[in-house]
Amino acid sequence: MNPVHRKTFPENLPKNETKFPAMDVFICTADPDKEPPMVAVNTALSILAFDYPTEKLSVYLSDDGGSERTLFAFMEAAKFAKHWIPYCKENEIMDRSPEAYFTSDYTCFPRTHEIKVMYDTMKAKVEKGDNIYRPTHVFNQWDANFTRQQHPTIIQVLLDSTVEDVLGHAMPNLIYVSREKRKATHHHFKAGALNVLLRVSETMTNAPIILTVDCDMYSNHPKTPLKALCYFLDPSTDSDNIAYVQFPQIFHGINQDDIYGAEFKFIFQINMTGFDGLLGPSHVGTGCFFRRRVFYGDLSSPTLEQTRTQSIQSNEVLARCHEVANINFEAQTKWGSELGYRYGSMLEDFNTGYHLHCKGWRSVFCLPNRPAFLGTAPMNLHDLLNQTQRWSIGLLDMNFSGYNPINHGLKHLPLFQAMCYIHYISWPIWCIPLVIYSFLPQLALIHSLPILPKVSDPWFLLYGFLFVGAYGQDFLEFKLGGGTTRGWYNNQRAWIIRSLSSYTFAVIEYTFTKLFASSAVFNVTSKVVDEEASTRYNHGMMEFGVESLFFYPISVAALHNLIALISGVTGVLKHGGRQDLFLQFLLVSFGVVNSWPVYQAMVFRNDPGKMPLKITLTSVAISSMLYLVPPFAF
Ligand SMILES: O=c1ccn([C@@H]2O[C@H](COP(=O)(O)OP(=O)(O)O[C@H]3O[C@H](CO)[C@@H](O)[C@H](O)[C@H]3O)[C@@H](O)[C@H]2O)c(=O)[nH]1
Ligand SMILES: [Mn+2]
Repeated sequence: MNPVHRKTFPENLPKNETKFPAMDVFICTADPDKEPPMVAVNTALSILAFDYPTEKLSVYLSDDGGSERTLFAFMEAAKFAKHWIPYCKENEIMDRSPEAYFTSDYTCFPRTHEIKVMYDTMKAKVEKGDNIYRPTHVFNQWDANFTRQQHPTIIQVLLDSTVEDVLGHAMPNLIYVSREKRKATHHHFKAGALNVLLRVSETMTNAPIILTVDCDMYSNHPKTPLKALCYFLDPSTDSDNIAYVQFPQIFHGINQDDIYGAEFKFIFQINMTGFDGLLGPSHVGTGCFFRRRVFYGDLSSPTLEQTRTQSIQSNEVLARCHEVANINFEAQTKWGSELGYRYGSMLEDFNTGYHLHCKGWRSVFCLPNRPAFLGTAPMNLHDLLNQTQRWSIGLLDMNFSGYNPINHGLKHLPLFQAMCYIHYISWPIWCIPLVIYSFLPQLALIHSLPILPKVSDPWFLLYGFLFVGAYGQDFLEFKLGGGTTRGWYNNQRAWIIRSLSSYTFAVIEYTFTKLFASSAVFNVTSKVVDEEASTRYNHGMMEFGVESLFFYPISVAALHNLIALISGVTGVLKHGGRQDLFLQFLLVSFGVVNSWPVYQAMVFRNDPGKMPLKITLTSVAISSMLYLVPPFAF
């Protein structure tokens, strides 16, 4: 009801840059295969080259993959940064991720060619991942007992203020951290990684402002930190209780009209402006500037001053860092419950933002015209469904926690803000009505049984109003948010697809994990681009290809709707039109139109992305069985 659109004026910030607060940046990576080290390197470089006083900037990389390839890549990146940072600043480059820059229409400056050769050489060296380049004194930490799930802490300072770039300016800090892992101890996924970084950075640089980004979310605008400062330093508003400034997740490489609705325009952009008229936007994990002190207790906790007397390379500092990155450090502490990122939900970002709002903090949404950060979205259907299944499990975790937005939220939040959170945690539960609407009216139509009101019935008006109202509002908001009509159509279809598959499986998996006390896994989304699949994606084709469990309910529902439509039409031809079946016809036709890419993938396609034969045959069998369900089963 009160969407807020903000604008910043960084030119009004104090001219004296030495007055700016220090900034610690946290980059998370977790798997060198799904998140190629060069992706993280580009993100780090784009951030190291921020238009921000370098002596105040520190970049921490958390490597949950515990990968020597990633460390090696970052050692190379540290060397390249000495050329890249001054090059960007001197020439006022906007794309400070070298990969993004060199694949764009870049202008040539005196050193451009030289820098490009340097970048390409580094990239080739990193991607080759050859052992010969590795200095043994660092890499002997990867001994025979080292595995991703079980290894000691590794902390490596790759750049500090004693290092100079090629023009003689001080470099920002760059620190590699791979926290200790033990198989028997829960490491709390990304939340655990961020909490380790909070403590390591507190020991080393203790900057009052923290930026968190995922490894694929590179900076697309060098002045973004200044925009965030506009809110934190604004003397004209009550800026002291701003916990975080959230920038939207925006993606590069999404195909025309976004066939999977992977942009999540409502979550990341449209709804955020609505949230901003209340207490502020939810937290979406990346592209977010925090005040450090929000992680250390309540609103009244004192501002942590940055005290940096010792070199971050000193033995004392490093020893303390190892101590706080130790797996047992958090035992019997409030980390994860009252301190740092909150544990207990796979959706640590949303959950943590929610807790901060409940504590009385506010947040701000910043949507500049040129996206501040750009990342990768899942580019095939299986990955997308996997991702949204994980999110849904995270929401269910919140639903069934003692901090549920209904009982806890309504007490601690303004009514509308609580309602927004309730709206989100209900996401996975949408699978129940959606499954019913995809199967039941169809089943009834097969037997010419009316179960929805007929056109002359006053209830018909209610159904019509709800359908047109909900879809109409959705459409209007999507268009006003800058979306296309096709994009909106794909978005609503993606919602149905998710409801039938990832939400449904999330509810099932969540129930199982609770019944059998097992724990869910965090399936990291792949950031690798498969050339062939990406050509199909760019042509707007839906990618099936793999025998994913997710595809069964989708293809069964598609066939079931088609069979219902055909048998309904046959019935009309035989016995004449029936007014009381009109709504069912409408619904089923809508289902069939939405299922078009599924039929295509089953019948008309012959590329590797087509529906696997096993799934097609099984779905034909299941939908034929549904067709044969006798009417008295109702
Ligand atoms: O044990 C883990 C698992 C993941 N990650 C990192 O978490 C980030 C997000 O993982 P990704 O696979 O990209 O998940 P997405 O679903 O794309 O991410 C969204 O959803 C996540 C919550 O599920 C949030 O953490 C993210 O910020 C948000 O972008 C990545 O940088 C990973 O490296 C870790 O550091 N440790
Ligand atoms: Mn991601």
